[in-house]
Amino acid sequence: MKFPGQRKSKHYFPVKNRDPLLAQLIQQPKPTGTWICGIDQTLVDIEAKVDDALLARYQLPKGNSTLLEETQAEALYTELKAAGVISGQFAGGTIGNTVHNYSILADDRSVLFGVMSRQVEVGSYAYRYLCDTSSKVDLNHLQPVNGPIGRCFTLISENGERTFAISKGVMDKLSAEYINQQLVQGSSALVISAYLMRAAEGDGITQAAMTAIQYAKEADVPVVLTLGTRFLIEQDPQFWRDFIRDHVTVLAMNEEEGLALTGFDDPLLASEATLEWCDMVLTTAGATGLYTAGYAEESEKRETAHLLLPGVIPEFNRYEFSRPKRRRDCDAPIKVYAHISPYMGGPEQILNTNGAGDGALAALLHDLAANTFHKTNVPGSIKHSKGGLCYSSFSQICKYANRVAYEVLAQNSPRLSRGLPEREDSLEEAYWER
Ligand SMILES: Nc1ncnc2c1ncn2[C@@H]1O[C@H](COP(=O)(O)OP(=O)(O)OP(=O)(O)O)[C@@H](O)[C@H]1O
Ligand SMILES: Nc1nc2c(ncn2[C@@H]2O[C@H](CO)[C@@H](O)[C@H]2O)c(=O)[nH]1
Repeated sequence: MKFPGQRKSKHYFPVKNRDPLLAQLIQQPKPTGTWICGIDQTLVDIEAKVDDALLARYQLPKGNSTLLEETQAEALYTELKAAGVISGQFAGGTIGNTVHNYSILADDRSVLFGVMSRQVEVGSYAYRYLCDTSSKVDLNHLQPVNGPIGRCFTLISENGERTFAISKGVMDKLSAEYINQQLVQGSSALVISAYLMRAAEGDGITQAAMTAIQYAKEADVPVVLTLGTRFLIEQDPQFWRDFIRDHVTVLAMNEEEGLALTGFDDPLLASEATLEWCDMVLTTAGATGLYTAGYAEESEKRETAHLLLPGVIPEFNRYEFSRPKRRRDCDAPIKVYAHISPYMGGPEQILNTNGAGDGALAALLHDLAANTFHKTNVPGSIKHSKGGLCYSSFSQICKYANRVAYEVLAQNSPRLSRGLPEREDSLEEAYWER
């Protein structure tokens, strides 16, 4: 504990720094702000340990995210409450988690579009949501609605696998007028999830997402899509392939979603297949770690200093030190892949993996935004003379995403409560010194 009186007097008088009079002589350019935008269904996660019999009774396929009727949702809540198995209630939603984690990592602004109950009572789910969201997430553009936000029963099985059951409340009532065109068009990325496309007839969130995508495309802002759950993709893989080809710059998925989308269960082959439709992909593969894949310019490719890895594409990581670029910006595009095994082998104990993928995506978004920040503030840098989607190489993005996923797993909640340490012995010093 530090006491105010114990500070040395010199701490109160560093008045020569940024002297208001001297500042007029030395005009420093003010760094321009950077932000990302996300759209989500406003949801609170209600986490509970359950057995398979409960999942069967409520007809909840393991691993899926199923929409519940209101009566079923109430029955489930009452049952979980009576059994005393609710272990926590946190703000959730796959994009809500991602933009929150981005803001924590970047210590910078993100903008969330979604709905919020017009009247928020202390202790309500809406209140919980607002309390658990980083103050760097700009919530000023949420649409006020009459009714409760959504609840996401996050049911954890014995083996740690999570199954979601959604009581949607008014979470899908977002209307397109609440998407701020200027904010989307000035952002470093627009991040959306596949869940936004499954709203019922008459609910506006799908149209709101399509409007935001349109704004982003007009301004050449990268559109980042995360697939959510394999069940959604399995229903109509061709719809999703077309959707990605028409709208998406960067795709995030896990290996099961990759299989549903491409037909390949090998994450490397699934990643390669998606590059026919988008510019970059982040494929997480649970205990096997994660992959990044995308394009680089043939003449700018950089060979790895790491061991060349075996796989269905032999020595696939050869050029992982290259920086990702959009395919259309390459004269001679080559496909580049990188992989990393779980940071430190993963935490000693994983209670559940909820949100690890969202964490990894937040790290990738941070790198995307760092690129726009650097390009805007240091336009003369040779880094930007030939364009580029991200600030770092495929390999560095893998490391960063992996480290963030570890942090989410270690703290047992989908939202980071603090940023990463500035330095850590287990990472190369060079990375932090750059
Ligand atoms: N069992 C594990 N051991 C070690 N690391 C793991 C384990 N499970 C996940 N991870 C780490 O977390 C990352 C993301 O995990 P996973 O592939 O399960 O994401 P996901 O299915 O998209 O998760 P979610 O949808 O809940 O956000 C992995 O790439 C890996 O780095
Ligand atoms: N937006 C949205 N998020 C979901 C849905 N189902 C599960 N999730 C979220 O997915 C997160 C983990 O990736 C959890 O925190 C859940 O809140 C859904 O239907 N829509």
